Amino acid sequence: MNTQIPEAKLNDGNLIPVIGFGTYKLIGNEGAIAIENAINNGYRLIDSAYNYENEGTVGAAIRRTSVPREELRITSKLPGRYHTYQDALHTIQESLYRANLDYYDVYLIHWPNPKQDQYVEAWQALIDARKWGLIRSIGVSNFLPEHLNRLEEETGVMPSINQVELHPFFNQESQRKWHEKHHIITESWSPLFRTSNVFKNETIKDIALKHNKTISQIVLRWHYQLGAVPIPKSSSPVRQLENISIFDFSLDDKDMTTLANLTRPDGRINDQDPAVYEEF
Ligand SMILES: NC(=O)C1=CN([C@@H]2O[C@H](COP(=O)(O)OP(=O)(O)OC[C@H]3O[C@@H](n4cnc5c(N)ncnc54)[C@H](OP(=O)(O)O)[C@@H]3O)[C@@H](O)[C@H]2O)C=CC1
Ligand SMILES: O=C(O)C(=O)[C@@H](O)[C@H](O)C(=O)CO
Repeated sequence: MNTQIPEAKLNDGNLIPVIGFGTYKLIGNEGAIAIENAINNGYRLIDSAYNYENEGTVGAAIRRTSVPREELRITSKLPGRYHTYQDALHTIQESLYRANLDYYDVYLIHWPNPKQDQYVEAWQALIDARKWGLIRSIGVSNFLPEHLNRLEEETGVMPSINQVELHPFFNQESQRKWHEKHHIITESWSPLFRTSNVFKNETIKDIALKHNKTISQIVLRWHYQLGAVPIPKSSSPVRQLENISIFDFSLDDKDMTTLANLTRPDGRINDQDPAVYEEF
């Protein structure tokens, strides 16, 4: 099995693997074991968030593996309740203390919360934290083009990454095109649709049979060929390995179109539209 993971270059020159590991709901000792297994299975990009209450768990997993810190790309995210400049700086420091890290490779603003309207202030804090060495690359999550444009207009700095909901039932075609034009890497959250629906889909099953791959491998390869960086979560070492074993086959144009055509306007998992949804 070939699990060598290629890398993508961010607009700040830093590199990240083209597939990462999601950690939502992975907490405590069980979570640390799952994350340690993921690292030992070859994952190097690890996603977490202040709001997942698992930055400490991620830190424990890092300390348990023998993989050197500099080979890892650790991400966390700033919650909506800490968008003022001073709160954001304190939260970044708290995230570091919780994980027992000197720096995050990637730090994202978790949601724009447009009604609250403090995300530009939060962005300025991320820019300064990067200057001071607390963060290597800065980005956002769930930002729409209007929010991204405002960041650039008001600070002169465009994010390196935007992590958005992306799976075959919500393929984010226009948002991805916009990112490409502005040199932003798209990361896909809930790349496997989180629930079991994706694993029951007959169209994806047919493509999996054709390539002699699993449904999960077909969906994750689809993300890779779109140019997006998926961050699948799995508590199982077997499924973790299955999910990164996607670099020894290709989907053809027809497969890509068939998968993209599964998208529907109401395809979001929890109807979290960043234009109106606010998370604190
Ligand atoms: N920025 C944001 O707003 C958001 C970010 N995220 C991030 O994205 C990550 C991934 O999304 P998430 O919502 O966890 O959902 P995923 O789409 O990664 O799906 C995870 C589910 O799929 C199962 N699964 C994983 N691999 C396989 C497989 N090969 N075969 C069968 N089942 C499988 C897992 O079960 P099991 O564990 O038993 O294998 C789990 O139930 C999160 O963990 C988080 O880090 C998520 C939501 C929002
Ligand atoms: O998991 C995350 O990163 C979130 O932002 C949550 O909103 C998640 O999408 C969720 O559905 C919580 O119920």
